[in-house]
Amino acid sequence: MATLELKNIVKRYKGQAVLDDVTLKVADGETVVLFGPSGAGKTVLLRLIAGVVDPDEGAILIGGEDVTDVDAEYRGVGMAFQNFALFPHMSAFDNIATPLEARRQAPGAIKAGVESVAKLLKIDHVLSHKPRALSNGQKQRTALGRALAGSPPVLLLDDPLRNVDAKLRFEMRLELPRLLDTQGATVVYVTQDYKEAMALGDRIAVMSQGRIRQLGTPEQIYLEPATIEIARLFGDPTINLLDVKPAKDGRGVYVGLSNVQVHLAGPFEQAVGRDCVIGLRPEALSFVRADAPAAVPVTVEAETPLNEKTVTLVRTVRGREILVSRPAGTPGPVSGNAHIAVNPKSALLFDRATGDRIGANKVVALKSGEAA
Ligand SMILES: Nc1ncnc2c1ncn2[C@@H]1O[C@H](COP(=O)(O)OP(=O)(O)OP(=O)(O)O)[C@@H](O)[C@H]1O
Repeated sequence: MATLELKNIVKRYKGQAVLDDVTLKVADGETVVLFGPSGAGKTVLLRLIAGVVDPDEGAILIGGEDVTDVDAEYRGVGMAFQNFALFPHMSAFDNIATPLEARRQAPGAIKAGVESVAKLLKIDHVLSHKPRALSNGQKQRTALGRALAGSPPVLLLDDPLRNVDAKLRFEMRLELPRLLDTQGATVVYVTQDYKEAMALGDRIAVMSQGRIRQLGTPEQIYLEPATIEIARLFGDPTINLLDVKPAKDGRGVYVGLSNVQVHLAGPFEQAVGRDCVIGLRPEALSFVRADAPAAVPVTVEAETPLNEKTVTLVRTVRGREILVSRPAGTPGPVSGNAHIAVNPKSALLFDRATGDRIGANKVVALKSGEAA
């Protein structure tokens, strides 16, 4: 087991910074997910930690030791990358066994080690196959198995479920955290799937354009996104975002929805009179009776099931579209006129010009991704 520390990492290609002052501390045994759009710099960061790419500036420490200039094979880092990198002439079994053989383990221990990871990854039936006879998903799981079998102190996983079909992906999302926990490894895991990020990460580092934009637990990122961009990346259906100009009366700060004054609970004083965007998660809205306090009149446009939820598209009096979700099977309006209420504690306000969340706590909105 080992801690991992990245200090002010800069990486440039052709003079262009693809990693721009990235600082991150991963605790011993912790899983940090790097999440963000394509081109954000996630893979380059992983390759830097692995030692296959050198940074232009900054330092990498593993277990407190500076390994910036240490060769990849001496860093104690195991990795599974998107492009599989399996040995083509070797069976899946032999591929997974390579780290165990390198450590000259007894044949019995190698067999037991390979079979236990293979069983978990559901590739135990194809262990005798060469990579060319494996599906992409099986190849990817073989590469993952090889990384896991070596029980390295630091494990780097680059989107290991990308080619895995939806059903297996769902199962693995549930099983992988347990497996990573039992391994005790310090894990950096790259994904573009927010559900995977939330299921697997002790913390999530949200990256874009070479920087860590927010670092926090899945709950912090979901409930207190630092920017509009991050709020949009998490959640299905996505968050409702509406232009508002908050005002204030004796009861506090409010916004107008369908000409109803909806009071918000939050540190929103500085938003008064400013051009803002209100962020309302579909599950923070509910259907209520017309005489409920601050009931917002809407017209129901359409309703659709989504996994375990029912999602309703409604339109405000001024024609703005809003998605409301509720647990599947619970009653709700099907068509016509209805009223919705906003959970005042769940409303998020963003500055429209900068996209930054108003009242954002510095712990979750650190510019360089320094652990708080
Ligand atoms: N060897 C290289 N030479 C030049 N540019 C590179 C090289 N490797 C990566 N880049 C650039 O660095 C940026 C970050 O790429 P990276 O692969 O890390 O993104 P990513 O976040 O992992 O995206 P994805 O999720 O699609 O894999 C991209 O703009 C990419 O074009």
